[in-house]
Amino acid sequence: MPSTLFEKIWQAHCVDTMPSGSALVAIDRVFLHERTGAAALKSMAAAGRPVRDPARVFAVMDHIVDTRIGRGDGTLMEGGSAFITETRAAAHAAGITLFDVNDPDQGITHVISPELGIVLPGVTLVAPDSHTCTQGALGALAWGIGSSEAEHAMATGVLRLDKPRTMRVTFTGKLAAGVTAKDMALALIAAHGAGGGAGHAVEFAGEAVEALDIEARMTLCNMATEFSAMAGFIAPDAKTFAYLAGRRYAPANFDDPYWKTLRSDEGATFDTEIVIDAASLAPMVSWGTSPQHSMPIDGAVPQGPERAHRYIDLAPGAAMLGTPIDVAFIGSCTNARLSDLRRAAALVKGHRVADTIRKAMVVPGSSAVKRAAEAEGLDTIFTEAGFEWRASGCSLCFFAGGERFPEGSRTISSTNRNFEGRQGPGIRTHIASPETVIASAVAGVIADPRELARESAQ
Ligand SMILES: CC(C)[C@H](C(=O)O)[C@@H](O)C(=O)O
Ligand code: SF4
Repeated sequence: MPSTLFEKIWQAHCVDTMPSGSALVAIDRVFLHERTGAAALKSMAAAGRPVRDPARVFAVMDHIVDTRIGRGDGTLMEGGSAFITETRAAAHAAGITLFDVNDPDQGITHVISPELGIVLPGVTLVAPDSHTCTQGALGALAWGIGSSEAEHAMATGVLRLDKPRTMRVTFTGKLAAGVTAKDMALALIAAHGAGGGAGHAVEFAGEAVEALDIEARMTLCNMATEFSAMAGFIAPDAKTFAYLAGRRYAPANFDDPYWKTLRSDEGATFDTEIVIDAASLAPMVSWGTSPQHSMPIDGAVPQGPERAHRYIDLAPGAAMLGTPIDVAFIGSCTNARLSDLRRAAALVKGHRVADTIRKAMVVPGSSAVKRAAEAEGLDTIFTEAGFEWRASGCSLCFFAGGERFPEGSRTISSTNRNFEGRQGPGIRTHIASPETVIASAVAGVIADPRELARESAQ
């Protein structure tokens, strides 16, 4: 019987099925970060439970680290240093691999795991972090868990899990110029709701998905959790194998026929199917306080919940274009990889951030991305345009990064969440692609990246 990619990975990892229907699933890799990792490691140590196989467990400092260049263990967030020092001590005691604050391999969990070849096609990988689904872009089953589940996985090598339903989201056709993987994700969530993927393992497929490079596939899978999916993933193909070749933890070659079996068979059926015409998509921007409050950038704000309109201070029917912004941020596990920075730099070259912008910053997704960007001179392009160039970390993606702006400030942000207070008390967040962040930073108001690209081309 034809089976889906999900079913193949599940079957290969299912150790036992319990009478309740729950399964015990073998876990190949666990990734921790300082915000939630220390708690799991400390609790295991207190209970006298060792990490079963330390070679499969990795930790990194990303959430709270200071992203100003020349950092140490100090943090912009008050009291943040303890997360760093405790994670360090616990990681050393447990014998796991730690990428510390100033390690050359440091970076945001979901950026460095693919970069180092830790996540691989067909593996199961968990982390106490909801955006672990990003890593499904390599053809893995990767999902976010709670801290106590992380302890369970580290102590036993398995997790108990209810089998999710399967969904395929097919993007047909080709994206128009200026429309990106971020826009695909926001369009899906706007159309089907922030709860649309609940209870499902979601495979992204179709011509427009196959056309994405691996980093853009990560952007799409990153947002699966904003769709409430357990996981999002894409069948590995020649691009995936080429991306992973030569990475430190990856196997020497992907010629083994096994790798080629990691795709949904012709005729495999899914519990739910969604089809979206990629060619019809425009650059998207969020107008409200949930990723489902997203709209084509050149449209009018739709009618939504009263509270969202009040928080964001935009009335139904208002034009999104031209809305003044205070802060522009390019960063996060969604959109701060080298390809994101290259596209952003190409667009900003020869322009300057508007005088009315209080702060504009670019925070590379990893220290390796930072070095590679600097080798190409992207940092100079950004700083000449008026952006601050930072060290890697989560930074302004969420408030614990410690950046502070006055209440009511409006940000245009290449991140994935626009909840009330996500970037600080009273901050109004608009999520969009890096291209849209650049166009808006240059204009000082929310602006269409296609216009800036046209102007630059003239
Ligand atoms: C702090 C962490 C647990 C959290 C998550 O789970 O995703 C953070 O990364 C986020 O993006 O909100
Ligand atoms: S960059 Fe943002 S979304 Fe990603 S792990 Fe860090 S806080 Fe979470």
